[in-house]
Amino acid sequence: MTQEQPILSIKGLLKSFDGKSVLNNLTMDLYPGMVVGLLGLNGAGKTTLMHCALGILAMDAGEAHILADNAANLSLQTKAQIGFVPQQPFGYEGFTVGAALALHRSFYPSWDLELEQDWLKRFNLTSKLQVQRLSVGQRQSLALIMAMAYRPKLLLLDEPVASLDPIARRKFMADLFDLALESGSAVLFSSHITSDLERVASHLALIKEGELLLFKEIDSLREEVKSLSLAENTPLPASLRVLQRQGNAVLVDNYQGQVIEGVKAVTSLNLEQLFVALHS
Ligand SMILES: Nc1ncnc2c1ncn2[C@@H]1O[C@H](COP(=O)(O)OP(=O)(O)OP(=O)(O)O)[C@@H](O)[C@H]1O
Repeated sequence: MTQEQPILSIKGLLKSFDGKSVLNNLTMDLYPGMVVGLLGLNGAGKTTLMHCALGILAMDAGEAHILADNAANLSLQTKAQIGFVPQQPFGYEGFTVGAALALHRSFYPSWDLELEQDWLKRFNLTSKLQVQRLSVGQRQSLALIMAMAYRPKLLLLDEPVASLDPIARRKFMADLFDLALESGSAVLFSSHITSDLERVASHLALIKEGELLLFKEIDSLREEVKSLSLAENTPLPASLRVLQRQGNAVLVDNYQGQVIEGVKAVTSLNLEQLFVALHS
């Protein structure tokens, strides 16, 4: 999957607000076909990360590149390759859905009309609906169509499905993955719905206390991140990375199935359990 040129490359990102560090030396590369689920507590810095990556927010240190451009100075050409759905989609009051899409479409030569129509049907949206009368979930659906129908190379979605009903959410998440693979795009989406993330993401990025604690393929995560129950004073092999320790319960990464003396139990965790364990 990995090709030589990342679509999004973030290096050493530092960002503070009012002297309080939010992101601390964060480095991450997204390659074509990667669908990265971004997880973190409320206020962990997920939105901040996306805004810095897009050049909407200035970084205190570090840099981000999208395709060949520095995020601080994106060319129009590169901007046309980016889709972004913010947490609170906005705009197009006074328009019908059809008119809003027509205007939006006019900016993007690569707009895929068939994809647009297909997604309108999937989300039960019709052209004649007034944008200001749409429900929150319907607005979110419209914002997603607007961000995706031109098949951008980089798609950043800040809690894109929080207001969608479970049926729309499932359809959207499944399509998101297919679209990324088909179009060779990279996707970074934040969500608190760990089951969605587990189902469709190729990678997990987990931010804790300003650091990218985990950035890992979902399949490797299932195999290599385990909770170990230890006997007193059990030393762990140096190859294991300790993520969290609570008495004799240790959460580790890089577990390779080895038998370790003094380890009484090895437990697998789903993503929600892992998230809770990491923050307890
Ligand atoms: N413009 C700003 N000025 C001051 N503080 C800010 C600003 N933007 C964000 N913050 C702070 O930075 C921290 C990270 O916020 P951010 O919105 O990135 O978190 P998040 O992970 O997206 O949270 P959530 O899951 O609740 O959406 C929070 O403590 C927030 O209060």
